[in-house]
Amino acid sequence: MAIPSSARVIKADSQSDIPVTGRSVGPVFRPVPPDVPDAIDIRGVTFRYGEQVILDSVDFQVGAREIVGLIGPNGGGKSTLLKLVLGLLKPVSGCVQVLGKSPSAAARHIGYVPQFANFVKRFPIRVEDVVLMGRQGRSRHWGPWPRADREAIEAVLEEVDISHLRRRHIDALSGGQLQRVLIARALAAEPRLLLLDEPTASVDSDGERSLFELFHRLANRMSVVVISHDLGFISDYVDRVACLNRQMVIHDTEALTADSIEKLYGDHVHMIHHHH
Ligand SMILES: Nc1ncnc2c1ncn2[C@@H]1O[C@H](COP(=O)(O)OP(=O)(O)OP(=O)(O)O)[C@@H](O)[C@H]1O
Repeated sequence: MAIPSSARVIKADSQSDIPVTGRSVGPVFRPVPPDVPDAIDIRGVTFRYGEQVILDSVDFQVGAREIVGLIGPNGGGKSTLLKLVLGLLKPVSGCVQVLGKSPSAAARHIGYVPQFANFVKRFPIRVEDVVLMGRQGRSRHWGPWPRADREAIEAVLEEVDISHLRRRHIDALSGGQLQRVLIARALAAEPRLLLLDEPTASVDSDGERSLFELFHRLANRMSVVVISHDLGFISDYVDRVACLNRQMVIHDTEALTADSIEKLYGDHVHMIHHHH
């Protein structure tokens, strides 16, 4: 079923009677001009690897300056969905639009933080040089980075709270610190859409809370999609939770509380096993 792009909150029928008991973080003020297109508009998308159907008629919209949590079991298709948004994969059928354009046309406005495990940490490079790599698509130059780019990353290093690590080699960082460096690299590109693939996988719970607070703040100026296995945190900081297990079900997070999450998904909020 196609979902109109104006529908920001779509409740799964089985979840629509979950009681609303409030969120720990209030809604942020995010005025969006009426003519701004959805950051992501996916309609009727089916994707296969060979014969294996990974996404089956998926509809998914993310509005301008909306923050959406993407959850689901291992192998449910979350990373695949992000790769379709990035234009790295093409659907077998259906349509993917990003910021009102094709994914490839919108690519320079997308910030992507890949799964931490895929990052080669032993590369001999300093934090600030990794973050400067995020400027690559915005700036053409030979030799040393222009002053404008160096200045642009100052604010980002500060925002992500890693200014003090700028000269450190990345192989001397903790997992949580490196995660922040990768987020800073994505932000250095000044994206309008930020995609984060399990950005809190390698951080402790204090670090996780502070990262989700950052994502929540970032949604004041960009759209954010964050993959996580931790429903407990997600529900405090996002507008909606999208659950992907080959098909998509969307929850209104105002209706999700720790209790309702437990009722829906069991005690193991880190391990989500459910079938639509
Ligand atoms: N390049 C590939 N070729 C073939 N199959 C693939 C490829 N990449 C992923 N898959 C399969 O597609 C399915 C979905 O993978 P995907 O990485 O999108 O899941 P996910 O929801 O992100 O999982 P996780 O939570 O474990 O990261 C899995 O069964 C995976 O094995």
